[in-house]
Amino acid sequence: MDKQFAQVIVNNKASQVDKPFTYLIDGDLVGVVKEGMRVIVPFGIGNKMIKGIVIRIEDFFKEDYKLKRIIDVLDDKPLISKELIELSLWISKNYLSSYIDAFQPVLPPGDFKQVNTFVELINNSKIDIMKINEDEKKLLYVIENEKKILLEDLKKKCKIVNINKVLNSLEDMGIIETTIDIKTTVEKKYEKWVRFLVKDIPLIKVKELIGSRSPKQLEIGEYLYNIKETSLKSLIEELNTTLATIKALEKKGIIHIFNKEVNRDPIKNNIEYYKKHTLSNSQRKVFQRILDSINQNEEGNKFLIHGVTGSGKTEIYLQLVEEILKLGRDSIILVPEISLTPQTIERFVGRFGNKVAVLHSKLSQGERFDEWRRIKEGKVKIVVGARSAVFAPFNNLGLIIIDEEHETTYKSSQNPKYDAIEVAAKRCELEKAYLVMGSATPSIETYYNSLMGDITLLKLEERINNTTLPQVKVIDMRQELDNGNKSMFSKELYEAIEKNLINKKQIILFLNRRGFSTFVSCRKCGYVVKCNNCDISMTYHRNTNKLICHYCGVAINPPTICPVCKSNYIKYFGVGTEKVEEYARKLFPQSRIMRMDMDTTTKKGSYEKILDDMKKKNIDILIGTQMVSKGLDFKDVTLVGIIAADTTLNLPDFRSPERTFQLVTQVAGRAGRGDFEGKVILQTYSPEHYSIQYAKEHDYISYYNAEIALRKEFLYPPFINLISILIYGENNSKVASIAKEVYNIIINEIEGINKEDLFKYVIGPYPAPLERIKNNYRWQILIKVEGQYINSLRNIINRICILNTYNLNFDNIKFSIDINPNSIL
Ligand SMILES: Nc1ncnc2c1ncn2[C@@H]1O[C@H](COP(=O)(O)OP(=O)(O)OP(=O)(O)O)[C@@H](O)[C@H]1O
Ligand SMILES: [Zn+2]
Ligand SMILES: [Zn+2]
Repeated sequence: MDKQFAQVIVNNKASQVDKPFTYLIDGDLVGVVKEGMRVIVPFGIGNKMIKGIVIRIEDFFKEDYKLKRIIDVLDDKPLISKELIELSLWISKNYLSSYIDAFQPVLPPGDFKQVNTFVELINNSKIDIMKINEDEKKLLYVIENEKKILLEDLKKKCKIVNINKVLNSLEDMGIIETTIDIKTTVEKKYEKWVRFLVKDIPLIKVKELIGSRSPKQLEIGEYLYNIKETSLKSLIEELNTTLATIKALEKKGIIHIFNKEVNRDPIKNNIEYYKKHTLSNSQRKVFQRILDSINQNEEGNKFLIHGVTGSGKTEIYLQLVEEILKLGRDSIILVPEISLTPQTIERFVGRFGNKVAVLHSKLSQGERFDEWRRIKEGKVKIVVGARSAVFAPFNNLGLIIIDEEHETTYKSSQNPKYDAIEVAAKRCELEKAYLVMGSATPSIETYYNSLMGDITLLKLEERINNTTLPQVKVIDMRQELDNGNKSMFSKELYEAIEKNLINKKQIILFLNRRGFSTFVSCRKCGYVVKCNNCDISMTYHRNTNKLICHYCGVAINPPTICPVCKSNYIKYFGVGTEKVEEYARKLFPQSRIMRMDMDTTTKKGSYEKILDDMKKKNIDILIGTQMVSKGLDFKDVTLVGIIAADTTLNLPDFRSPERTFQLVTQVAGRAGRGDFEGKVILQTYSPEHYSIQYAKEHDYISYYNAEIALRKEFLYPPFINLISILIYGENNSKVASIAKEVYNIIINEIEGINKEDLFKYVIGPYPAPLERIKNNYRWQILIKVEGQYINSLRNIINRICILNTYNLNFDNIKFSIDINPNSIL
């Protein structure tokens, strides 16, 4: 073949260029340019040279005489696998995101323009002068001088016609190696290593060189003779020797101390082995069912483990990963970001050691890249990470596990606005891998799908060792007020805390709101202090003495005089975790109290420190937000207090009962995980609400039945797909009029809905519940669409909002399109 055609996504953010462009591949590049490689192409009227990524290669193209040609290729091997290209294309179609956004998660961390390919000489002893040709000699000459050289520079220096073929053959001979690296501001990390220097002589000769009077040196010499090189630190530790002895040996010219670049390994290497548990009977049943499916090659199968809190789901995950490893395949374990605790990491790293990479948001770009490269190069077989770890660049994926499947953080609220659960299912389908999800409180959608038969439902109904689920006592706070108790702790909670403190047991107090007071208002005229950018009341934080907007982060000094009526009756209302902490300290001055929320865990390591103190029983009462609600496994926690279950219940969002049920069940699940029975005290102003009543009884099924009936009646997922179109900008009337125009086009074009039902399916446009955020006015249109019409609706929205086929005036107007969003606020 003398030419081919490549579809290239160019790295240019303007929306008019958001499509793949076709380029001609000819000359030497035929057969060399492959899907997933970066190329240099001329672009635009001025034919500026820019980088792009090849997503497809075809042998035919109708009008090839018009095409521009690919100038050069930057990689030696594809950066992105075919499956991940497919996955990204699916994301761009499914979530209506631009191509560039859709490819972002599968590209190497950092800007893909910064990634460089290097060619390095690794073993010149393999050069056989008789076997290599002129071009290879020419190339080796350059590399020998440079040791490690940028592929682009190498090309300029050698000017060999078919340089890629030459590189391939030298790499096959084991003489050179190509690697990728990023330009980064992060310092490279070096470690002192020791290498055996003398080549091709028998051990006896080495011993002669060292001399029999230095037995320690002999020992080191023999050791290094066998393993060739090791780090200085481990050599000193292994052989119980000193730097002086090693230096002495270096003087004799037998070994050599050098600086070796090491991966910035974010996992601490002092993690203890995490012992394998023998599965309990119910664990075994679940495990065996999935294993059977794997053994019978029922590829692409999906499972949901519905297991009560503390039922030992993690041990099942670990043993499944082990089975997949035996098959030589890779595993991804997704956990919510806040569950990426040392406890979770210790279990996976403690069992599988350096085969595991951990991906979390606190990694620096350099660390992230190192992990990406270790995965890509096959040095890692297991990835544990938050949402975006679903894109880990494995080449032989066998299993994806999604723990706490119901967590909202699996849905991205930034572009591309993907749902990691759907992406995982799609990826498993593409790579013939298995999907295992687990939760004590499965999301309504996933549970529904499992009842419909799309997902195999497996149950774990008991806790490990048959410890019982904690008893939940619901306290009606209105009653409490009637009885004259105005404090934030009910009598029952106060007494229970006291009793647990006497018994030297640990206590967790949960409130889903941080800060001290949740709003500040004037008692005389009713004025409430709101954020100037967001129209949302500001939260008082006592430790900084500031009012902070939780949406945009603006902080101001609290007023002492009402800006409206000039009175000084300024009062602080509402309770946040900071206030709970202060109050608890007042009531229980002898006890050791710690608060864990976003405000107390910003410093690196502070989070780990709190959990460690909790483990060592240096904390009696742990107060916190969502952070204390999941994943934690402390055996001595016997009391959990939920200060106000109403904080999630009263949000104007159809998912708020579901969130409440999940949160209450998860927090309650932290109690009584050891040998002692646990108790939960749940305070609320709506004790009769079904989500609270069923959470009290640990009755997921009844809760599900109640919820699914409501979803069906009021047309919510899983019965329809909910599409939110948010239109925003600084000029409110302009935003409103564009919203109206968009709405009109949609109701004209939408299919499958009777005219008289339209109002039920296309809702709006109306100002969003959070009307103004960061100085932008927000209008919303909500569309409910049944499965079979979703593609046609995607096309309509794409034409209106992205391609602007209807020529609307979008100056200073932005859109956010979210398919099945987490929240409609
Ligand atoms: N077969 C077993 N034998 C003994 N102990 C076990 C076994 N399996 C798990 N465990 C232990 O039981 C405890 C609970 O397990 P795990 O944390 O995995 O539960 P979980 O189902 O993930 O709970 P949650 O949903 O509340 O996070 C852990 O301390 C774990 O080490
Ligand atoms: Zn006032
Ligand atoms: Zn704000």
